[in-house]
Amino acid sequence: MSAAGDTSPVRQGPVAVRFSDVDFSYGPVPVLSSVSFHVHESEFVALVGPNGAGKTTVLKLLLGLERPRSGTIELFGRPQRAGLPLIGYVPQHASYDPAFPVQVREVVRMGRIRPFGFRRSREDELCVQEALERVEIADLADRSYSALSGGQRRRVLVARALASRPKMLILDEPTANMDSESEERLFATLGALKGNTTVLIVTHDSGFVSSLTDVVLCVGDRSSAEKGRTVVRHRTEPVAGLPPELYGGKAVRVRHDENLPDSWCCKGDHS
Ligand SMILES: Nc1ncnc2c1ncn2[C@@H]1O[C@H](COP(=O)(O)OP(=O)(O)OP(=O)(O)O)[C@@H](O)[C@H]1O
Repeated sequence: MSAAGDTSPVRQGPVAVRFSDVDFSYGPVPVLSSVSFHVHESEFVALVGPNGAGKTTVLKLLLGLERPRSGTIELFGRPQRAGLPLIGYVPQHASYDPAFPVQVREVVRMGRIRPFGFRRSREDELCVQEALERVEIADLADRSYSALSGGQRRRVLVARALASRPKMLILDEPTANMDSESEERLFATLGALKGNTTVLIVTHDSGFVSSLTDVVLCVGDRSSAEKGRTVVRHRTEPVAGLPPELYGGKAVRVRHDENLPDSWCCKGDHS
């Protein structure tokens, strides 16, 4: 991933996501202005920034849930809509009706549903089983989804996203409210995808950012001078003032000369 004009030597594969000069506002409230970045196929990218900076908004735009006021978004070299079937999405929250009994396997099967003429095939069942095993929840397959803990449900949603065998997995704060053991298991699952599947993850977890990511994309604090612009960093050069825990002590490069505040990627700062 890099911003337009970036000179970083970090380069891999074709481009999976390209934002070009994207502006977005909710009504009169501007959230993103002139956001340009791209993510290469197979990269593992963390999207960080303070609360309210616009991280979830970037994901909503990417998933076509919101439309940019101006600018363009491409997925895998195609217009956004055409690229959407290649993406698996793990939302921050998933609403469900506890009165409606649905088994874990059924939830994961939803990842195989296609817009028109869905008929369950043998391949669908193989993909569902593969996803359950990948996330290590095969033993929960026949349990009621509503009877699971929050951390277990989050893992089911990861399996649902993987069931479509996506080229790209997008996760919005997947470890929020997880205990450390569930967190570690999820990290192991995501680590196993690294290099094969493009991953874009919104996270406030600095340990996660430093352990797995190739690239960090920072969305600026709207109250700061950066105001909604992205700052793209690659692990190529040291930057004075950047907290080492943010990038695992490895060198990074910041495009716009900002020193990022420590709070941008701290686990405890997400209220
Ligand atoms: N549906 C909406 N209508 C109006 N304003 C919204 C809406 N959704 C988000 N916002 C505002 O847009 C800004 C960006 O929100 P967004 O959820 O993208 O931030 P975020 O970086 O994901 O925050 P967090 O880390 O708290 O999840 C915030 O100021 C938020 O209040």
